[in-house]
Amino acid sequence: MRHFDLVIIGTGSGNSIPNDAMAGWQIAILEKGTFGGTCLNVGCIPTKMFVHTADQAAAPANAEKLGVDAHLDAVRWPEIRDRIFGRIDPIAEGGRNWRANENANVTVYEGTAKFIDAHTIDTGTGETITADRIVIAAGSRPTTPDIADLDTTGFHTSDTIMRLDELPESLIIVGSGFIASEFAHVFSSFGVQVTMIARSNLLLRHEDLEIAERFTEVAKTKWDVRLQRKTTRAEKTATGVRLHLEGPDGEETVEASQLLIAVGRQPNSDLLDAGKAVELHEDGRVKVDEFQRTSQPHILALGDISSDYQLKHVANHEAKVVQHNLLNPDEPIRSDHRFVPAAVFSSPQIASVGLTEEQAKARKIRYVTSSQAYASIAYGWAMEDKTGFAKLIADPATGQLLGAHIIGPQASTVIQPLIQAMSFGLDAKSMARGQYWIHPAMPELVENALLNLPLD
Ligand SMILES: Cc1cc2nc3c(=O)[nH]c(=O)nc-3n(C[C@H](O)[C@H](O)[C@H](O)COP(=O)(O)OP(=O)(O)OC[C@H]3O[C@@H](n4cnc5c(N)ncnc54)[C@H](O)[C@@H]3O)c2cc1C
Ligand SMILES: NC(=O)c1ccc[n+]([C@@H]2O[C@H](COP(=O)([O-])OP(=O)(O)OC[C@H]3O[C@@H](n4cnc5c(N)ncnc54)[C@H](O)[C@@H]3O)[C@@H](O)[C@H]2O)c1
Repeated sequence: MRHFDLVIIGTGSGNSIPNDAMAGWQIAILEKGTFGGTCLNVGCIPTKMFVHTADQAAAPANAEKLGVDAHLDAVRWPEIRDRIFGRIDPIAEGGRNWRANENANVTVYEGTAKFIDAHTIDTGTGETITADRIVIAAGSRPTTPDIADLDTTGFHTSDTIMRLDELPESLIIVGSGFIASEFAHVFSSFGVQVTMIARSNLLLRHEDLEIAERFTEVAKTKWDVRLQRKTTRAEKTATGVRLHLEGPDGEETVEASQLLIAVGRQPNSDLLDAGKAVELHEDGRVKVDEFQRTSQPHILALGDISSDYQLKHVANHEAKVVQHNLLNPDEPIRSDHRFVPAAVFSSPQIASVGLTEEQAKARKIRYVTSSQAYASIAYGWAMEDKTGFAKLIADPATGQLLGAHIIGPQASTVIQPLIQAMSFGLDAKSMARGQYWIHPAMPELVENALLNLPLD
């Protein structure tokens, strides 16, 4: 049985761990799917390439209010799809070949790995290996909801919807979170009739309430949004799929050519029999401490399989911590999860960091808030934006920001100085007054929101 100094399970953020300082280690990398993991192949990168394309396709419709009559002539789906994957697929293949053929100290096993015990792993390739140290970086996968006959419909998840042969006429999306909101924007901008099915009375209900309410309001003007619906049954039809729903007005059905299920992602710990080696949370995530150590000191974990956050920048941060702690076991560093930002690349965009107002209330924290509409800053006038705003939450005693939430154009970029201020402890007043703000640029939204905070 071959023995390794280090085994890494999963080639998403886990693949960034081996570096020159580990050149003397024998390392095994285990991957059951495509090299590069979720973000590269079926996550952040292709979705944002689709979102950018969708933003272009949606531009003519938004130009009318500016006095520009433009028209979207056509969307060449196969070309859009093939541009995106024509770029991504070779990167995945190149990454695989580099590790498999050009890293002298790395052995790649392509199979579904399973723990036999805390030091022994069945690689799923017919070979069982042992290791001194192990990194679990096996990610998560789409959850399938309990809907009768769903499996007869040929439904899609985010893993498959981006590679459709042709653009559907209509699409039902079950779910109301990140993935549902981003794909609703993508497909509706390409001319597809989108129906969104949500269980609760709001889309993106984990956002600050005012942000989720505004997003839901705008979404209803673009998509057929069905709130407070339970999907009881699914069936395949001659032209696509039909869902049976129960809602506030009783039973109803919806039909479309394609169905996308986007109701969350579950950790891959079950595929790995991770419970045979380490302790798990009830939801299946691997338990880790602030040093990314599992219940077994020689096993570390990172990313979606163990994190409170299913975000690539978090998985990457945790991978850096794991890399350091493998190389410096006597001087380990902690992961920093104080101010984890996130953005929803829909239309409008949303970005957030820190506490929502509801969380501040629930924690009985003293806070003040301010709000600033894009419509009241010069660049907002230029864009004729009527729905976007920034909301800040701050500690009235210290002026430190507790949370920042933006809905509107370029929210994911506009929020960055607020993330920086929170991370480095810059108070709101100093931030607003201690620097120039380029006029008349979009960050004036942030400047004015800061100045609006009722602080002494
Ligand atoms: C549609 C979509 C869009 C997203 N957009 C964003 C975004 O814009 N920004 C953002 O921050 N995050 C985004 N995310 C989330 C982000 O992709 C994940 O948080 C991140 O990729 C997690 O990285 P990871 O390394 O933990 O896992 P992964 O990248 O999933 O890597 C895990 C790897 O382990 C492999 N594996 C699993 N089990 C086994 C096994 N038993 N044996 C061997 N190999 C195994 C898998 O095949 C996979 O390749 C998005 C996710 C999705 C689905
Ligand atoms: N831009 C980004 O950073 C980005 C983009 C996509 C995905 N992601 C990550 O991937 C994760 C998974 O995305 P997601 O959209 O699948 O999950 P999500 O957690 O964002 O949203 C899932 C939604 O589905 C709802 N839901 C659950 N069961 C349901 C059911 N049976 N019927 C109807 N609705 C149901 C939930 O209430 C929730 O609102 C996200 O949490 C996020 O961390 C990030």
